[in-house]
Amino acid sequence: MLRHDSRSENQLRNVEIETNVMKYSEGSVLITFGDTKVLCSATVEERVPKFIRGKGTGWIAAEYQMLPRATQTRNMRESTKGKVSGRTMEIQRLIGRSLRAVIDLTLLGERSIIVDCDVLQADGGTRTASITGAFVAVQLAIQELMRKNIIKKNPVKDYLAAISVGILPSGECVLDLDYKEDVAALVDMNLVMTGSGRFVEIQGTGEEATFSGEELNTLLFYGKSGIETLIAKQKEVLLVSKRQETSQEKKEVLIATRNKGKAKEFAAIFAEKGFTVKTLLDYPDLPDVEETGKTFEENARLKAETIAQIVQGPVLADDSGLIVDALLGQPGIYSARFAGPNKSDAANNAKLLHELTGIATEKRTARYHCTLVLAEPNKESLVVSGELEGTIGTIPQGENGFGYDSLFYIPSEKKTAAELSEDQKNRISHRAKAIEALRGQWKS
Ligand SMILES: O=c1nc[nH]c2c1ncn2[C@H]1C[C@H](O)[C@@H](COP(=O)(O)OP(=O)(O)OP(=O)(O)O)O1
Ligand SMILES: [Mg+2]
Repeated sequence: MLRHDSRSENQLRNVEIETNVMKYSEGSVLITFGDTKVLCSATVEERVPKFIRGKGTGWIAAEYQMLPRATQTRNMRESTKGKVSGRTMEIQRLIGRSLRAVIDLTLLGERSIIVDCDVLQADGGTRTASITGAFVAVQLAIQELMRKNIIKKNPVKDYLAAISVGILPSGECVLDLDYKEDVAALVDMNLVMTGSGRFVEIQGTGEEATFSGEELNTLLFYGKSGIETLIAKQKEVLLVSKRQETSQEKKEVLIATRNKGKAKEFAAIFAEKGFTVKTLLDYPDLPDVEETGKTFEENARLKAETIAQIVQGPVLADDSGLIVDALLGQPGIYSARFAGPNKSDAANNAKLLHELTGIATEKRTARYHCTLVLAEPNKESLVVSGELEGTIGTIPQGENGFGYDSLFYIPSEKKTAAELSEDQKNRISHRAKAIEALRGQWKS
């Protein structure tokens, strides 16, 4: 076994970031890396240190401290000793410097954010955990300032996280050393990096040992991948905490779609019911969910349940498509990817016309299908669907709508879906019918 806790060489410890854990701080975070636990609290003060006063720019500083029993034996508090150690001083300056690298101090205005990083339990990597947690605490404090309209523009230029890497006595390069590994390590390195993959600081030392350029590259590579994971985690928790605040204030539904046409229809239909609609287009940090299901329901479930689990709130997803009888139900769940993975309405329509070449009008019957899944964490999902009957035309007609609308002729309206006004389509569409079915079941 390579590592005493059976991690692989490039595996982080279990990382948790709990937000808003303190009542009075503008932003607070409890960050955990295995047995290392750091409490980070960000305070906003309407003043700046003397040396920048009157310049209109802000300041960010950090303090770092270990609780007496953060370690195996009790360490006297530095306040009792009456002296801040060199190590503490160095670490708190590193934290402050790192945060200032990604925050535009002029946009902060003449105010300070002070981050207190208190190590509750130390099992290696406390300074890097402090930086990773402090960044989230500062972001939360800034979100608060923006919500209160105290600052207009977000001063956060990039994400920021830190991690340790090192070389074990076995010669193996590893990511995220715990204390046991750290004391034995031949080489010990702390990396601070941004979301765009740039370095803020590299602290690397051979402990009575040396390391090669090749080993350095491996360490940087492991560190970079660890930091990417940490930043994805930061994005996730920040998004959840932001959504919890906004959804408390407003009636808002999150729809797990990136399709602009759908988004517009949902917004119009839900507006009548007093809801605002947000989609994945509003949250670019949320992942793309692969549609690996074999039915509309499976795909809609995948989209809704994956995103609901991440945002820890209710999420609606739509999986829809065109079912053409002469094509034995195709394109069906593959409607968006009918002409290939690069999703283009024009290419899909061209392919549909091509496949139907020579098929007589009365044999060109089709229907739009929509399955909606409403998912909430730890609840059974609601599943509803709706359909709209039509036939496939031979030339595109109409400018409205999206997808296959200009080829989808609706006999009852004597128009294609693209010739209907937005309102008309939203009254009769498969999507509208599904939403109507949902309404009866959805208590909110
Ligand atoms: O009212 C409609 N009018 C025209 N075309 C429509 C409609 N409703 C679905 N369709 C077509 C478009 C797309 O080719 C496929 C949906 O595929 P589907 O995977 O559900 O959506 P998508 O990938 O575009 O967005 P997302 O998965 O992010 O919701 O069916
Ligand atoms: Mg899709």
